[in-house]
Amino acid sequence: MKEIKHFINGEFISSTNGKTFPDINPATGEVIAQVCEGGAKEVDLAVQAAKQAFKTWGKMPQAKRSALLLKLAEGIRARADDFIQAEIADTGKPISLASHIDIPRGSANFEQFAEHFKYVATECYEMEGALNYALRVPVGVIGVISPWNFPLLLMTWKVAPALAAGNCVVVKPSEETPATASLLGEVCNAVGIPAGVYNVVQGFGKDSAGEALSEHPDVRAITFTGETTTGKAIMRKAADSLKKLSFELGGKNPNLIFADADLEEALNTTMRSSFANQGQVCLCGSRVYAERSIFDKVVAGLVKRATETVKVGDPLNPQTTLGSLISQGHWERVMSYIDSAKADGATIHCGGKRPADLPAKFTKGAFLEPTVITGLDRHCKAQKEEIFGPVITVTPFDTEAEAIELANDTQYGLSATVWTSQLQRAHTVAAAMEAGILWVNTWFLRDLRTPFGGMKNSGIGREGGVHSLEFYSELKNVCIKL
Ligand SMILES: NC(=O)C1=CN([C@@H]2O[C@H](COP(=O)(O)OP(=O)(O)OC[C@H]3O[C@@H](n4cnc5c(N)ncnc54)[C@H](O)[C@@H]3O)[C@@H](O)[C@H]2O)C=CC1
Ligand SMILES: O=C(O)/C=C/C=C(\O)C(=O)O
Repeated sequence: MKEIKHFINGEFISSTNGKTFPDINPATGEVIAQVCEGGAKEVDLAVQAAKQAFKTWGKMPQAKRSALLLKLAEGIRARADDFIQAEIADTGKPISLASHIDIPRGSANFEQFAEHFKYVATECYEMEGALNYALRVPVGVIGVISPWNFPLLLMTWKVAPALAAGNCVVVKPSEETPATASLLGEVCNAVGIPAGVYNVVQGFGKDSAGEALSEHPDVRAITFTGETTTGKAIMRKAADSLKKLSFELGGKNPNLIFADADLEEALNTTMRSSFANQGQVCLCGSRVYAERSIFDKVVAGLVKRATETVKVGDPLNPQTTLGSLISQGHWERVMSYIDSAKADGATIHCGGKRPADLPAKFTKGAFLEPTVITGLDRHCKAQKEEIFGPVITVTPFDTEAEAIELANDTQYGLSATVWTSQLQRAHTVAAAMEAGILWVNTWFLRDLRTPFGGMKNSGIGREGGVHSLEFYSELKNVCIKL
């Protein structure tokens, strides 16, 4: 059986205690690899390797560092098929998504930050008798704790700017999706990234590698994407060594559809914003609000598309649009929200169950039909908590003010989508949303230079473009008396 090891100081190594855990393909239930389970010891080895590598990587001229990272982007592209297959086997996501979003974004992240950081200036102030200028320096060793929903995409979204800014990293990928972080180690070696610049420790979170990384005194910053409660746990562990923190956490994002919107366009995109990646996207618009005059049309349009156009099944079939959820355990968690909605008197218009007609190979897979729910008030569990599955609630509203009020009635503040053809309304409603990322008449349209992150319980800080540079570097002001 294949073994997935840690990648430390340019070498693939096992855990000193020999412990491993199984890597399961959630679409078939098969064990596809054994993963080395790291802890404090492996984290310390990786941090020491990163500290050593930082002495030269951190001082390398930006142009040289960027050139190496562009090679890394090319290296991902050259092995795109290996990355795609590994991501699908770990997550159960459809090949259409892995090959168009996940893996291309892995290389795009390196290209973006390698290029962008070459052109960012620092400030300079002349005063009477003195000159001030700022120098930008890397932070040091960065801990990257990443989730399972877009394993390579979200990990490289952090690793790329961290390395481009001159830091060295220790990555703790999700225990559900260890493969592509490990593959990236192979590519680093192949393209000549110096040993110790990129390190990976496999393992779990609490009482394991994730916690050890969060509290390691030589790790200067932690960047994390995942659940809000995990963010709080990391923050507590990071407090003693006063680490910089960047958190992108959960969401319960509103999707407002006004009667003046282009309904066809709104419905087609709402299918993506509801069910892309099996609804396991922190940006999914899981709370749909439709103006009352079009409410029935919106529900009928979504149900029609969910039952007639979504193809649930084999992740490797290019026609498949909905693959497996990340695990059987997560399937049960998502189902518990559907059960709670039923108990709260909801109408389940479609979905809410495992598809009946899956090929034998997938009968143990964590598949769930796209699910459309109505009839819940704002206080119900399924309307308040992040479900992170192919499940949406649809609720009517009467006025713009009510739509804004409902949209903002949440502990989260990650993203929001507004569908309207009125320019003024688009601006007014976007400005009123308590969210870090706003889309008007679109969804998940990404420009990697823009600020990305959430308000309220959806995160701390922003990454993307120059905002990533702010997090992954320190500024030193030099004042020279003339
Ligand atoms: N982008 C997002 O907003 C995401 C949100 N989620 C939410 O989180 C739920 C659970 O998914 P998980 O992957 O289990 O998320 P999680 O937040 O538990 O795990 C994310 C990462 O944090 C690590 N981790 C967990 N506990 C830790 C601790 N105490 N200290 C340090 N590291 C720790 C995990 O090993 C993993 O690498 C999902 O159902 C969803 O609601 C999950 C993935 C992404
Ligand atoms: O486009 C990105 O950078 C991120 C996309 C998705 C997430 O952040 C997420 O689902 O966590």
